[in-house]
Amino acid sequence: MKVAVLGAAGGIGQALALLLKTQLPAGSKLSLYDIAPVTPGVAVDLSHIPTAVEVKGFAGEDPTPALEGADVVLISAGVARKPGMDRSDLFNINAGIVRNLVEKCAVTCPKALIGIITNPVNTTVAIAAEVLKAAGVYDKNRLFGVTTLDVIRSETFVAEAKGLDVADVKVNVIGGHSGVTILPLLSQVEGVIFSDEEVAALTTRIQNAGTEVVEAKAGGGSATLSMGQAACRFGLSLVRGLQGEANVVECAYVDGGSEHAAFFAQPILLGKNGVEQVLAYGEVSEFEANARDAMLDTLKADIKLGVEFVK
Ligand SMILES: NC(=O)c1ccc[n+]([C@@H]2O[C@H](COP(=O)([O-])OP(=O)(O)OC[C@H]3O[C@@H](n4cnc5c(N)ncnc54)[C@H](O)[C@@H]3O)[C@@H](O)[C@H]2O)c1
Ligand SMILES: O=C(O)C[C@H](O)C(=O)O
Repeated sequence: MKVAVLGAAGGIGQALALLLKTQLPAGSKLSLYDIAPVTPGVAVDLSHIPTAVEVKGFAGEDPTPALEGADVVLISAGVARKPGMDRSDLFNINAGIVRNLVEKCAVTCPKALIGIITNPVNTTVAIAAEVLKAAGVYDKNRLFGVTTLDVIRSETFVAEAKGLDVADVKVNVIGGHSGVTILPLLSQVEGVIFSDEEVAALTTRIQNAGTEVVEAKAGGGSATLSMGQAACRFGLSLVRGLQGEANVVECAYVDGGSEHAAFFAQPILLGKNGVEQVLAYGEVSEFEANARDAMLDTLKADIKLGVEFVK
């Protein structure tokens, strides 16, 4: 199994690469690419960790050598937010970066599963889909917006609020990955009862958690370590699905035939071809149904921006 990380010298990329080096199955290959000249050095550094995962690093303008034979490509290349910015403010720079990288994936590893981390995810995934369609290699089951950070935040905050072991807390997060489009389904958390006030406060905290980190880092970037962990969890789940493991389920932002929008985050069953099945997200409370319906104009506008960028 070969996993490529594009943007591998960045805050997320280095954390993710470290976690993958230590957690990918024995015999895997880890391929690191970034425009930053330090990238081969990041790979040399990681290669001294005693695991049976081979690491190679590539820098420069062309990601092709890193993509050859890749089964999974995780893309975190691009710029991150500073205080006062919205994720959509990253569009002008990141849209072109994602387009160019996915164009290379379309040529070099058209069957790879591609996970997009680069913001604004609601839009960059739509860009990636249009690029793959234009190249004639689009398979909706192989493209994912990585929303796992919203899931791990929700699980952490719920466990903290209710004094639970976080290993026992599971939360589905639906919609997209920005502001009101992030909707944790707190009504479904087993064995927990929330007051209306708790639901409102926790939902707002989860929706603003990215901003919480951006402000705490005070101009030094956005979430990198928690995102590295989230992307590692998602990447390993993609690998487990590809290897034929049963019952691998994650929430992700996919083109899954949702009645709500062309791309929608919800639980998916992963398998040997990527998305095996898009799962129903189940019953929601009145609060959640209203929040879901209220997000749709924003989500659809984010998606339209991505489609129009490529067309
Ligand atoms: N999906 C999520 O939940 C989530 C969470 C956190 C951050 N993000 C996003 O991830 C992205 C990266 O964040 P970060 O903190 O790692 O940023 P960073 O600035 O630390 O790293 C970005 C890396 O991308 C590289 N890069 C830039 N252009 C490139 C190109 N054309 N090809 C290859 N590499 C290129 C840079 O050299 C840099 O090393 C941002 O857009 C951020 O908003 C998403
Ligand atoms: O908030 C950001 O800009 C980064 C990321 O999307 C996050 O949720 O932490």
